[in-house]
Amino acid sequence: MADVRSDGRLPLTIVGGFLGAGKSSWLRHQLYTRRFGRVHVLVNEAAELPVDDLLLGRADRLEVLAGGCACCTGRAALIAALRRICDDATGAGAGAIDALVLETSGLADPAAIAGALQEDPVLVRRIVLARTIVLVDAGAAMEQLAGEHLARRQIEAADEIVVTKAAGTDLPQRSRLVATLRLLAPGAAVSWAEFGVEAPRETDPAAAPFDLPEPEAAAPILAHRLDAREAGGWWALSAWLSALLHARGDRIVRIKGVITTPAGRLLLQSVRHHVQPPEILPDAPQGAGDPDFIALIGRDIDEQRLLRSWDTFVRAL
Ligand SMILES: Nc1nc2c(ncn2[C@@H]2O[C@H](COP(=O)(O)OP(=O)(O)OP(=O)(O)O)[C@@H](O)[C@H]2O)c(=O)[nH]1
Repeated sequence: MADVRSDGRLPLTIVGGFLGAGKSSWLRHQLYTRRFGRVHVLVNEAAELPVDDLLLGRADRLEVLAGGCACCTGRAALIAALRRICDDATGAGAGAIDALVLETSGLADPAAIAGALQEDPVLVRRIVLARTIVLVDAGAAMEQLAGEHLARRQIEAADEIVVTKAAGTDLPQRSRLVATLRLLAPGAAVSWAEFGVEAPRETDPAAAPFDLPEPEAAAPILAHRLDAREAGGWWALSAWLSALLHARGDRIVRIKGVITTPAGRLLLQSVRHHVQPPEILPDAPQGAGDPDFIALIGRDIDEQRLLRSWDTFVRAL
């Protein structure tokens, strides 16, 4: 990592990767091990209501930029936040942090963010891009790299690639994935991790990369929000979500939500077709309001139909 003391600029690490690749899970472990020292973490989420900040317990400072991707619609908010952090780092908060980490939304192109920082006349003198670390889901990578321009651009921007979720992949699949990653990002270091912990995997260096045809033109991936205060608990909700994924699983890339249950607040998630086991979250800070919601991220989703289906479900409870 670039040294903040070398020229007075704060080192920034960008943590990127496609929706659900494992960015927050990886970063949570790095914060636990204090890899970045005293750090200010910025979390950018495509959905209006953030979830990732709930998962990142150990940052010295943490703030969320929600509802706009930092590489495009949320760019101005990112620049403003970084300028403010820099002002604080040389003012009242001098000496409080050693580094910045930006966890991008899964829809961000890290190179566009790096470009925006370079073009900003203030930030270019106060922040240095230390590394771009890109997370890749081993099971989903082939489909994503074949079908999504964005997934390729994310890899191309990486100085370091961390492959997650390798359980269930075989040697040929892993080897071809690494060959593809090396083709797209020849200079990047590639490693393997499970929930942030290094987990080296065997690969064959002679393997050929995947075919990378020109991805077909596709509708943009958008975030939709459902109010889940009346969702009737985890079991009813998971039945509705399973039915939705069964009917529209090809269009839904990611679901994240927070539901209050008698057992506590539950984080529910799906990545592609897979509904993950729910996770118990820490209690909401006092005054944070009722947090129950679901963020549904996908393409070609008819929002009116989705809301009608949701209403019907909620009214039938
Ligand atoms: N098996 C396995 N599952 C993982 C790993 N990392 C993340 N997951 C699971 O994958 C899902 C998505 O993980 P996140 O860390 O939220 O992924 P993300 O990239 O931050 O997601 P977005 O911010 O929505 O793009 C969760 O259900 C995690 O439990 C990993 O290393 N191994």
